[in-house]
Amino acid sequence: MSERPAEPRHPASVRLSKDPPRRLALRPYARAVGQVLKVSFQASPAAVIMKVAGSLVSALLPLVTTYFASLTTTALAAGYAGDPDAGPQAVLYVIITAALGLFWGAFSSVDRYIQQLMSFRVGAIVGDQMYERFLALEFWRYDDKETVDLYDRAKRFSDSYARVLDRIAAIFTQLVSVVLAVGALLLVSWWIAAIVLVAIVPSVYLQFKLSREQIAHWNTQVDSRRQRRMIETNLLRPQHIAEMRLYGIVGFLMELRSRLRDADERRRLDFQKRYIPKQLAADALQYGAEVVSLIWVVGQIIARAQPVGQFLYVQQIVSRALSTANNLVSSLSSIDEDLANLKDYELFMTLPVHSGQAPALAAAPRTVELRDIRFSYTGSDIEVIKGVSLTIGQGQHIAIVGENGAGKSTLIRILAGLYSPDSGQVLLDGVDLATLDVKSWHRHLAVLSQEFLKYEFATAADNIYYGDVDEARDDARVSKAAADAEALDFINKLPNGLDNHVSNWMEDPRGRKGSGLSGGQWQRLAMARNFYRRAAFMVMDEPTSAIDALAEHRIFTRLFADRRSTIIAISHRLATIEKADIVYMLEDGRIVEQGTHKELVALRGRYFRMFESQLSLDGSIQDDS
Ligand SMILES: Nc1ncnc2c1ncn2[C@@H]1O[C@H](COP(=O)(O)OP(=O)(O)OP(=O)(O)O)[C@@H](O)[C@H]1O
Repeated sequence: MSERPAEPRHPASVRLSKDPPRRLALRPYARAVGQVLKVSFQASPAAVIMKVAGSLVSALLPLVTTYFASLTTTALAAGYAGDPDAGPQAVLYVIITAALGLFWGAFSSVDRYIQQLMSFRVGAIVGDQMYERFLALEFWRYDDKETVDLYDRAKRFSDSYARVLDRIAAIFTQLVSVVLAVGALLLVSWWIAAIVLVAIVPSVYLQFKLSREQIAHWNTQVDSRRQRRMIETNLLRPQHIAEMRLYGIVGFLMELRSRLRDADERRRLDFQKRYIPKQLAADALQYGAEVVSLIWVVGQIIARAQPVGQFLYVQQIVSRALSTANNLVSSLSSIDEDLANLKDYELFMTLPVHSGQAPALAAAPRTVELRDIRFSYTGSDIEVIKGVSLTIGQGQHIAIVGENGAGKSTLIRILAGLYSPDSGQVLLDGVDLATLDVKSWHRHLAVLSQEFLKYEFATAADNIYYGDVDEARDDARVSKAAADAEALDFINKLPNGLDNHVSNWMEDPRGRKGSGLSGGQWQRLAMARNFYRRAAFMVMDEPTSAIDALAEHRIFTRLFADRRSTIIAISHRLATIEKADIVYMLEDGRIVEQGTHKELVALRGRYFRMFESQLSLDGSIQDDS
């Protein structure tokens, strides 16, 4: 399995249009509904069948109940007028109506349970698929704004997948209800059915337009909403409060957040306001249709052309037809958006991941060569790496130095196969990494990056063990790695030692609270994890930036004395750099100097100038310990 894209970084087949069409035509709409039903059926066939049956029952039952209620009214009127048979008939209809109610109550309980079951199963399946796809994407996509926007929309769909099914069921129920109601009115009078239909149309049209605008609005506000979310995340993280207070920026951020929120809301409310008069006109038309129908049926009853119960029947069915049609439109509108997101979900799920075809590395390579590497980040014209070549032999210890932004971390990511170079090659024993399964390369790599992970949910021991989870945890190895990273001392001082949780938000099953760690302690723990991995190639990107100089000195003296591992260290500290066999000085994406520390100092070039302040007059490192 390879993470590397075999094709260009923006393959046309998956290129994401900047402004994808958000409207679904009828055929894709039907296909989308079919897709939701298919996934749901796979998750639980019985539940889908029950859902369809439930929808039919939900549509039919109110009409049947209304029918019996109108019969009851007619029978009551007849009984009131002196018909002796009418009384028992009315009682029978009341009993039937009550039985229908009982059946409906029982059915609703079962339906609710099925809904929950379905939500759980479908939600779990779709959510898991989404995670797997997101985590397996080609690495450059995590820098790509279009991919991240697409992910946001797809995620909204996957989060609501179960709800979409409910909505489809509701739409089905409402559709059947409207058809049945209009059919029931046809039995009374064709023109009553006709005016009800005519009254429904404008309202349906308006609701659709409104929902289209809502979707369009949502999509134009993605950036401002993301900005707001980021601000809110900053504001609500307890770890960030101290810095925010000290900088006095809380009020400023709150204000920025309010401005973004208010602008967003104002635009939404504005177009909703524009719809109010039109909506009122559509509502008036509906009420007009209802009144005309009722006046007509009153006339018919007075003229004795229709039974008394017909009033209840017409009144109930007309108002039901109108309200269900309105509900149907709002359900269609909301699902319209969900199904538009389904398109994004499907597009997201087709983004390429590992090829799975490439051959694996048989063993750790003896040499790694970067040959004339050029690279620019996705969406940027600036070349960050400009023709870098270097070779690293087994057991060699190299250092990469350079100013901030010189391209050091980028180079490491290319070496690790996370990014593909635009041109040039990463050769492992002469074989191009692009043709290999990159996962098999990762097995021989231990990369400690600047943005290392803090597994705050886990214990100290597990934080170290997560360096190599292919085998069961080896506690002796954990302790050794912790000792090599100079982490064992502080871990032993924690109340529960290696089994202590390393966040004060966590508690173990016996109720013992975890302990928060300092920045340097976290970094030592991350380094221990890196050591635990026991990889042939160790890459350390500023591994000791938060570690005190003495500890750093001891760690690196030990590390560099061991020739079993190849070490690539990025550092700004001379104490680390001077131990390397060879130092590469990177400037603006190019290697500008290379050699041992001594050679580079003697050169009195860029390297010397960069570290001048850390060097004593004779070129040795000033003792800052
Ligand atoms: N994800 C990214 N997308 C676009 N540009 C990036 C990205 N990451 C880094 N860059 C740019 O690439 C250049 C090199 O960055 P890189 O992180 O490799 O530098 P560095 O030498 O490791 O710096 P530092 O010493 O600060 O860690 C910088 O100009 C940076 O702005």
